[in-house]
Amino acid sequence: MQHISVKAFAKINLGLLITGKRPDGYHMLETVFAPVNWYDELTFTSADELSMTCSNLDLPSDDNNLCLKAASALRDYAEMTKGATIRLTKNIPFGAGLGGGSSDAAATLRVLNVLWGIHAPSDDLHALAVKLGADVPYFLESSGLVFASGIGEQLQDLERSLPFHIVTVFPEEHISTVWAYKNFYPKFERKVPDLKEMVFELCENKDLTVLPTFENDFEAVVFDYYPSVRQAKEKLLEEGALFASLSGSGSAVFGLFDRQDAAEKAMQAFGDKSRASLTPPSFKMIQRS
Ligand SMILES: C[C@@](CO)(OP(=O)(O)O)[C@H](O)COP(=O)(O)OP(=O)(O)OC[C@H]1O[C@@H](n2ccc(N)nc2=O)[C@H](O)[C@@H]1O
Ligand SMILES: Nc1ncnc2c1ncn2[C@@H]1O[C@H](COP(=O)(O)OP(=O)(O)O)[C@@H](O)[C@H]1O
Repeated sequence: MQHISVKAFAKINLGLLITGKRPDGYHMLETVFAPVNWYDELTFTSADELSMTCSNLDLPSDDNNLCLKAASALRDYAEMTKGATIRLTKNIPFGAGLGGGSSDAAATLRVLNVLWGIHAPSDDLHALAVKLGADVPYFLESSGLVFASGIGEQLQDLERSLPFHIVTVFPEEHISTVWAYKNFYPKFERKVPDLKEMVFELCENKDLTVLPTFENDFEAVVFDYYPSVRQAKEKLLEEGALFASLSGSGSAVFGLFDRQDAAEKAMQAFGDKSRASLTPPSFKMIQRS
């Protein structure tokens, strides 16, 4: 009985600029994905049927779970009906803007593609990933700092890594991505800064003056409706973060620190460890099946 265990890491968005809306309702955006040291754990075991368990009972363990959606999409693609038992230990908060569900879906595609002996080419897996979620291709194909455009599926590896300690905090608010895209305040006329260039200046020259460029277009509406999220960002700055921002559509916020002791002190200021994570400089998603 084959058995594969992997980690599915979370991401933050360093800058998130929404530049337009497509006829199908999806929004065009420019963003930089960065992996953080917060991960779900998944175990896949060959079986006759396809099923899963999830440690977080607030999440579905049926076809509404992105793991089973990914597994079913792969079975349909390969026109086969092999089974597997998927065990998900959920550590990444959901509705947090951390991409946890998308990361789980990507891990499922990657592992079952091997476990079931399908060996689908990467372009085909990419097409399946995009249908599962705009963020899924990032987790499937990348391990580090990536510029994303389109709806978030067009990826360019920036071949750089952040020289900062990252403190990521979940302020106990579940925010729906759909709600955020429906209610954000559009700034489509804005001159869009070159996030790739800003990342180069930040990582290569440690030019901190570029940090205000990394705006998140969801922040204004999220802070209006969820004051606790604004307060979490302010607290990170009070604790000495060089920069702090909402991640994705929220509610998680992250702060960049140049010193480990300041980052660890900031972690402690947020109390309960299970709702915060510390990522070292130059972090990459290393777990690959
Ligand atoms: C906002 C971002 C930023 O990285 O991440 P999260 O905050 O969810 O982590 C992403 O754009 C979320 O990607 P993902 O969570 O995969 O979204 P999907 O499941 O594909 O889409 C959920 C819904 O969000 C809206 N959506 C999503 C992506 C996009 N570029 N434009 C959109 O308008 C659509 O209404 C869609 O039906
Ligand atoms: N395995 C999963 N992990 C997290 N969320 C899941 C999963 N399967 C389905 N979902 C649903 O997908 C939604 C988005 O999850 P997630 O990708 O974690 O969003 P976000 O990046 O906004 O936190 C959740 O609100 C949840 O209802």
